[in-house]
Amino acid sequence: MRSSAAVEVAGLVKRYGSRTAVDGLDLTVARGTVTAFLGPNGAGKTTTIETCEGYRRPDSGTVRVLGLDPVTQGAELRPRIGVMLQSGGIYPTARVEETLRHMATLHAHPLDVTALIDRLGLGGCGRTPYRRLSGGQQQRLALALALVGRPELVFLDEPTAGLDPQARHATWELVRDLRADGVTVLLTTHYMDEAEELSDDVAIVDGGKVIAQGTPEVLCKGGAENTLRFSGRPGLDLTSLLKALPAETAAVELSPGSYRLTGTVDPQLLATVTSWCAQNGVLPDRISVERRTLEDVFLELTGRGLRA
Ligand SMILES: Nc1ncnc2c1ncn2[C@@H]1O[C@H](COP(=O)(O)OP(=O)(O)OP(=O)(O)O)[C@@H](O)[C@H]1O
Repeated sequence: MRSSAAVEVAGLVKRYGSRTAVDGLDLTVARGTVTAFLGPNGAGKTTTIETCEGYRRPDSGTVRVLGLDPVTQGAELRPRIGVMLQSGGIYPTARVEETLRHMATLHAHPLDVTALIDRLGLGGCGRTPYRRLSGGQQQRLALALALVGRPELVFLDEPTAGLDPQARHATWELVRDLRADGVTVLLTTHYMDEAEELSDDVAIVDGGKVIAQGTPEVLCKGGAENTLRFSGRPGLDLTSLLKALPAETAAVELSPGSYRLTGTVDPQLLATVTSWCAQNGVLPDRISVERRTLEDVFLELTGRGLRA
């Protein structure tokens, strides 16, 4: 039976000597979706991805990629996946176009190499050796190598790290096109806006475990309070305002004339606040509604301390 998931990881454990890098991790990636794998430095993302790619053998747990075991069925799996590593894997003296053409020969139905080079903005450096490329160009070549074989599933490890804004947006476009073509994408990133922008699903990993998974919308909403801020004259009677609002709403004057309400901020609450202001002769010079971002959620779940 064809598994509906592109990646299924259950109870994965991976140790390096006495250090447990992945500690009972569960992850499911649905076919045809873009999933962002987020976590602080050292959380175990790369180790998990490399295990899915067949580069590392699990100490325990199961990993299935496109229904296959990456260790024992690697030969069958490899032509069907694309892999973009964080670094390495490319000969320093090999030229851009020859590297890509060589990779293309390893696949049955590769993409058109010239078109791919143009698409990734590498047209001007087809004959440049890898080691002479800028960091951003090296990243784009690594991405091209992951895609040239028309994979069903691609693993992108920090695909836009160090890219300039133009190259970053071009990469985002490419990821969207992959999804439109039904390709499954599992990417790691430290850019929360990238995860929010691109992904159908987000998995947050910390200490070698997935500690939250869901769509960006659901993760940002989950039990969350929203915030409404407004500025008006100092010393407003917040007790009177709160009487007009749902019971769970909280209000505080952060500094003279600067107010913050937290609770379920919906259109009704906004209307009630503005109508209370009208009744009390208050003209707010600023009123804004803030929702939690993925970065807020990420920091709430993983803390603000630096990782070793
Ligand atoms: N080859 C290795 N030998 C020993 N320890 C390793 C090795 N690779 C990773 N580790 C350790 O395993 C843990 C998980 O590392 P991993 O690279 O999987 O994390 P990551 O989430 O990808 O981090 P980053 O965001 O910094 O890339 C870290 O503590 C790291 O130091």
